Amino acid sequence: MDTRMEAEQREQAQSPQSKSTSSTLTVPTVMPMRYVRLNPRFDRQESLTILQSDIRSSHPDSKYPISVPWLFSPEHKLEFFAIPGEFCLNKASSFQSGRVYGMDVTSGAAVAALLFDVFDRDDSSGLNHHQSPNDNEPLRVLDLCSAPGLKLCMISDLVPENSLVVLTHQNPDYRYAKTSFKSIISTQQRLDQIYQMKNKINEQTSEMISQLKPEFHSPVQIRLYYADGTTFGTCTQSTLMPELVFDSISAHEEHKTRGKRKRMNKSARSREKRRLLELSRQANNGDGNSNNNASEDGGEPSSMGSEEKTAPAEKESGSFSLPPFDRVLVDAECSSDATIVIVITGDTWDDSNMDELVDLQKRLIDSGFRLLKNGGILVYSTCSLSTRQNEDVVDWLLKKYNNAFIIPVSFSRESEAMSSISELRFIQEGGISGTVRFKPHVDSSGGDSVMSGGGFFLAKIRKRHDGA
Ligand SMILES: C[S@@+](CC[C@H](N)C(=O)[O-])C[C@H]1O[C@@H](n2cnc3c(N)ncnc32)[C@H](O)[C@@H]1O
Repeated sequence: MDTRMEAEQREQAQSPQSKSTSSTLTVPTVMPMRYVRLNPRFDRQESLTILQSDIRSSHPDSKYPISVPWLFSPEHKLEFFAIPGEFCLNKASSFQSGRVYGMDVTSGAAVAALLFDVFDRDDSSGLNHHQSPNDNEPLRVLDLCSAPGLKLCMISDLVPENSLVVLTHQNPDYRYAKTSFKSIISTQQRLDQIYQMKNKINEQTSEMISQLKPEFHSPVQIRLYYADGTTFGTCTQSTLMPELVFDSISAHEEHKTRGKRKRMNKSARSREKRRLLELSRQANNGDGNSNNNASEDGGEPSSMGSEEKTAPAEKESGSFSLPPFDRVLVDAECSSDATIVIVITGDTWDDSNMDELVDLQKRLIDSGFRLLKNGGILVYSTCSLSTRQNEDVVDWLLKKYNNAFIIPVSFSRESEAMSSISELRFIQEGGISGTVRFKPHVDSSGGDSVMSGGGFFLAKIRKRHDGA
C-alpha cells in the first residue's frame, strides 16, 4: 500500500468524522504509532540526536524515539524507531535532510525478510535450509509492484554495493513523475522528489537535490520499467513490450554530461531517450540478458551491469525475457483492509466478493516466482488480513510448484525475550506455519489509546534447486 493510502487510512482511523460508519459501528479514537528508519548513509548517532531534538521541540518530555527491538539488525544497518503518532515528521529537520524516512514497521519487516536471514526461524526438518547469502555479494532484486516506492527505497539502501534493483510499476503517477526524477541520481533523492511532487513543492527540492554531493549517490543500479507485473519478462502477442523508463547509470551519465544545468533541455532529453532505447534494445536482443531460463542456477554472479556482460539467451524472436532474480518482492495490490477494519470493527474483512483481486494476486505471485532463480527468495506481502488474499494465494503457489517452499520467519523472538505483551499481540503467525500476520493492536495501558503498526501479512518463499 502506498504511503498516501497508509496516511489516509490512519487519518481516517483518527478522524472524529469516522467515528461512525453507515453500519453504525463506533470507531474508537486511536493514536496510531508511527515509525521511522534511519538512512544508513548518515551517521547514526548524529541522526538520532537530531531526531530526538526535533521531537523534543514539540514534545518536551517525550521518551521517543524508541528503538523497535524486533526489527533490529545492526550488522545489516537495519533499525526502526517509534515516534509519537501526532509528531509532524515532514516538518522535522531530520526528515527534511533525508536522515530519517517515515515507514511502517510492517513494510520494514517485508524488506528485512526479503534481504536477510536473521529473522528466519530454525527449521528442524532441514527442508527449508538455505545457504546464507554472502553479505557483500551483489544481488539482483526485483520489486514487482513497486509504486510508490517505499520498500524499493529501503531495498536500495540495504542491498550490497553493485546490486541491480529492477522495479515495475503500472501506476500513471510514475509517468507524471518520471521526467523529473530521471534527472536525479540516487534512489533516495529521486523518491524524495516523487513524494515532494505529490505534495506540490517540487521546484525548490529539485534544486536542492541536484546540488547534493556525490557521496549521497546510490552505489546500486536501479532500472524502472513501465510494465504489467503479471507478464513482466515475457513479451508475446498479447503482452506489450515493457518500457524502460529509467536507468540510474544512464541518468548518472546524463547528469555528468549536463554539468551544472539542472533542467534537461531538448537535446538532453533526446540523448536520454536514445540511451534508454539502446538499453531496451540490448535487453530485447539478448545481448543484455542471459540465463533467461529460470530453471538454471542463476549463473553469473549478480552485479551492476551484469546484464551487459553475459551471453545471449535462448528466446523466441520478439520476446522479452530477463535473467532470473536472487530476490523478488511481490507486495501485491490488495483490499488494504488491514488497519481500518481491525480498528473500526475489530473484525476481519468480508472477502467473499474479491475474485478479480485474488486472481490478480495469484498472477502477480506466479509471475514473481517465474522470474526467481533457483535457490532465490520471494516475499509475498499485502496490507490485508483476509485469508483469501494471503494464505490462500500462497497455498495456491505452493500447490502449483513443487519447488516452492516456505521459509519460516519470526519477528517475535526478541519480543518474547522482553515479554512485551503488546508486541506479541501485534506479531502473530499466519494460517500457514512460518508466515507472519501483523494484527493492529490498540494499547491503552499508558492512558491514551495507541495503535501498533499497521495490519500486514508476509510469506517468505524459496525456490528450491531440486524441484520440477
Ligand atoms: C501495495 S502497493 C505497493 C507498494 C509499494 N511496494 C511500496 O512499498 O511503496 C501495490 C501496487 O501495485 C500496483 N499494481 C497493481 N497491479 C499491478 C500490476 N499488474 N503490475 C504492477 N503493479 C501493479 C498498484 O498500482 C500499487 O501501486
